[in-house]
Amino acid sequence: MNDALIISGLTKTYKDFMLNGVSFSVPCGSIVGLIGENGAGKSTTINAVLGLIQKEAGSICVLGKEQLDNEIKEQIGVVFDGNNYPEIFSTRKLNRVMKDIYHSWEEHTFLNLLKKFSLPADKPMKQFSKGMKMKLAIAVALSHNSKLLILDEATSGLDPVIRDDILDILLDFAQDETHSILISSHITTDLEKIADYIVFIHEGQVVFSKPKDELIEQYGIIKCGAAQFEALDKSDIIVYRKMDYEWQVLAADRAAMKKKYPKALIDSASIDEIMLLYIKGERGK
Ligand SMILES: Nc1ncnc2c1ncn2[C@@H]1O[C@H](COP(=O)(O)OP(=O)(O)OP(=O)(O)O)[C@@H](O)[C@H]1O
Repeated sequence: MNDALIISGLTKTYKDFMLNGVSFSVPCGSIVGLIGENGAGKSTTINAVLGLIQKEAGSICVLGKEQLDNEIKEQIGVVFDGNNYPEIFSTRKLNRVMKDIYHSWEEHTFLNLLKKFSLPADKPMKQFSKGMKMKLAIAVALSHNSKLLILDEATSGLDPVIRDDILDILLDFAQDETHSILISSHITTDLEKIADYIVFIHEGQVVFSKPKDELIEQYGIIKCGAAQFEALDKSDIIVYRKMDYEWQVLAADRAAMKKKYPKALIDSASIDEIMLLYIKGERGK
């Protein structure tokens, strides 16, 4: 199996929104970051993968199977923004409950993770901070023989220190070639740190699905005035945006652009900048 998740032509229609033929995959051993503005369709995609909503068309193959049977479900670790375990439960009680829910529950792993994350055994969860709750949800997701972790906006609202701890945990998990992660996030700097691939969804469609290194190391933004913009070979432009006195132009090959336009100011592009240019800019020829 080369891919932990293959989504092909996924389509779902709501009254005011259509997820339109979404296709991308999560290669085994990789971390794929799903980005896009609010309402782009990230959660709808994830919910379809998890079988929480009915798709209208397309196929979803999770860990080699199109049918989400119990064996496959056990191998998916899910972390949402607000994972809701009963607030009166302690982690000790949660451990007992999870033992009944998951055949593959690994008590030893869970207890070790609680220790690693400094989570108390006896406190009710209502006394946990948001960061503690998130770490607990990740501990649960990592304690039932998960092969694919799916995180939907799981790190939003967490401070940089806890987020960094969580990114380390995710990187550690993905070291194993049989483990893979799909993570949606608005914190693109986190994805710049850990993702191998970036999938960008805009208005229900995949704009691109690319290796992160290609975006960060090869893409470039040319910042120029009107005359310089006019002189650019339009086939070099992916998207461009006219600001007050400046044109911002996204190009796929920064090094080639530097050779072709030696006088131009060409910077590397962050994922945020690339996303903004695609959303607010106009397409090149
Ligand atoms: N059950 C539903 N009924 C009707 N419309 C829905 C439903 N669920 C989602 N939508 C709509 O589908 C669109 C995509 O929502 P979705 O939650 O997938 O976006 P998202 O990319 O995850 O956004 P965010 O970053 O804000 O979480 C939105 O316009 C939303 O209002």
